[in-house]
Amino acid sequence: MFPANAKPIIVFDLDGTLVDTAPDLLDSLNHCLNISGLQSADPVSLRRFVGQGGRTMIERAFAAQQKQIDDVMLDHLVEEFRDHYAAHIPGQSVFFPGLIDTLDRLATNGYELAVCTNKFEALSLRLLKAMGEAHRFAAICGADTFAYRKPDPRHLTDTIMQAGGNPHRAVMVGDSRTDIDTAKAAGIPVVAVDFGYTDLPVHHYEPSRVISHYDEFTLEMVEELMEAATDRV
Ligand SMILES: O=C(O)COP(=O)(O)O
Ligand SMILES: [Mg+2]
Repeated sequence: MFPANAKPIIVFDLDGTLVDTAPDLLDSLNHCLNISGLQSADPVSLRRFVGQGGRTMIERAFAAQQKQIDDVMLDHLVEEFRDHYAAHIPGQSVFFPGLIDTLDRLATNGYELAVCTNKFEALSLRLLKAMGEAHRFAAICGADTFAYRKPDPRHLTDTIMQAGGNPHRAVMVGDSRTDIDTAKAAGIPVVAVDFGYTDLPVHHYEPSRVISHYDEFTLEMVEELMEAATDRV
């Protein structure tokens, strides 16, 4: 079912893992809140809203102000969010420190790279293209790429398949409970970054490893995680 001779693959989450998108997410969220007559959200509360895509982010922001939102209004605000976000790409977004060197190191050593994000696919592609790095990834799969999204493990396993990889030779990298739950449900080791967007510190969700900088994402660590996973199969 999976290519036996596939390259090992590292699958990255996007918001809060590859790219520090928080200021731009907050701007677009606040655009939606302000046109709805609500107060702006702040950077701290944003961390609790992000992780399950734009739609959930808007719902959570409304709930935080004890405001109801019906499906028609929500559909409309999701469109507003997408348009506003797309129009400002790449905004203030930057890659996290050390990431590009790490991606270079992984690619040079024969690893395939992919993105599995709950951001909309078109926005993810557009952002990574605007930042000049989309070509590095064999697959970029968003919240609307398949009929399911993280924490459904099929979002991750289908991303790996689309990239020509094998879930038995894969590691996930993420910043939130959603990523950790997804990888665990798929039986794939998960490295959590502690500089992303999460309600509780990531160690709370028991990832395989926690790193605080991409310099800690060593080939030795990846090989160890893959070997431990293979032993379990
Ligand atoms: O935009 C979100 O809510 C989450 O996006 P992520 O899956 O890339 O972290
Ligand atoms: Mg994230």
